Amino acid sequence: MERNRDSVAVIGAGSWGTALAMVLADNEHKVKLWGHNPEQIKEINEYHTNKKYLPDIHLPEGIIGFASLEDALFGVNTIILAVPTKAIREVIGKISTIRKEPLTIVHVSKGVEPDTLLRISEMIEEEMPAHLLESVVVLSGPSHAEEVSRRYPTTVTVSSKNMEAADRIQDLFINNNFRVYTNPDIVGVEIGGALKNIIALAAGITDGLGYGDNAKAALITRGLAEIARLGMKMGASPLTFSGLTGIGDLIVTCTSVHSRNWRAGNLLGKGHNLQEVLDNMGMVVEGVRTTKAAKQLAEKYEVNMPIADALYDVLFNNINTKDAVDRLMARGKKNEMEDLTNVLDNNL
Ligand SMILES: NC(=O)C1=CN([C@@H]2O[C@H](COP(=O)(O)OP(=O)(O)OC[C@H]3O[C@@H](n4cnc5c(N)ncnc54)[C@H](O)[C@@H]3O)[C@@H](O)[C@H]2O)C=CC1
Ligand SMILES: O=C(CO)COP(=O)(O)O
Repeated sequence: MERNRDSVAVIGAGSWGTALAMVLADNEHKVKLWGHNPEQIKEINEYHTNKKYLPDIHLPEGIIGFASLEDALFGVNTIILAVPTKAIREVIGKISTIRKEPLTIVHVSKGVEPDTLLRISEMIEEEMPAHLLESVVVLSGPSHAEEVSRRYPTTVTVSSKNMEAADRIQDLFINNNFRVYTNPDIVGVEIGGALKNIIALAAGITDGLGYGDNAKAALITRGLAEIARLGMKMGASPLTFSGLTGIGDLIVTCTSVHSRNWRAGNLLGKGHNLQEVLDNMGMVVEGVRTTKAAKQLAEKYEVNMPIADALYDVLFNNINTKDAVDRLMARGKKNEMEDLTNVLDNNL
């Protein structure tokens, strides 16, 4: 494919930022990878590795590490923001003080902010002065960094309020290992990506309890039903939940040992406590924070979200994991589609 060679800064040198920097370098873009740990940046530049986050992976030499945010931002018009959701306001705040020209920000984080209940693109719009923000694009979908960095076939979706910007980001990333679709439904794309982490925590728990595949299939499908109910009330298209950022990401996160959310849930199901689990993970487990937001969203939009509710009690009210599953199974009788069709009918 003929393509322009762009200069792009990836902000955040954890697993996902590094894997995406590799895709961009494979596409022959000039890639600046910024991280806040100078030792790690030295490792990237001297040895072309990032062993803590992607062991056994050799990074393309076209990726240049930067410990200075100012230097990383110099001469680029597009950044890929790949930090945990809890760091987004701080990092955007720093970028705003450095930057003088407008930027396109592609965010790849999966979460909803507790209390404000903002999606990530909304947080960026709130935090970044409007004259410095050209467009915000989200890139999401079933994509573990461990597999992308091995160049295994992967599909993702990009979305934006400005679909011309999304088209440009599709061109920036797409290659024969990394296939990029577009979808104009930014609410659905962001909500699907954020809330699948909760269901992955729950799937890890049932696996940790030794409950088998029936329970996991139940969580994936009933989890999707509750995500879709909420998403539609927030303005998303129901179709998005049948796509890569809906069922696609649910499948990959609930069934893969690469998922940090699944792994954290698995340890909880085996009887470890939350703090112990998070201390041992060494990487971000977004679903914990998003569970708080989901509980608040369910109340705000008056949506029934029993799985998110049970998970909230496990994480924050010390309810035993087995009791939480028993509670879900003992709920009153229902028509499988009733809540979903009620939301659909009310949205028409
Ligand atoms: N790892 C994956 O396969 C995927 C991750 N994501 C999303 O990408 C986002 C980032 O996740 P990962 O890269 O996997 O996390 P990670 O835990 O592997 O790396 C996070 C990086 O952010 C840095 N960081 C933390 N706080 C910071 C701060 N205040 N300022 C600057 N840097 C800071 C850490 O030092 C680390 O380098 C998350 O929202 C996650 O849901 C999305 C798709 C795939
Ligand atoms: O979002 C992901 C895959 O699409 C990564 O999931 P985890 O954050 O659970 O590892």
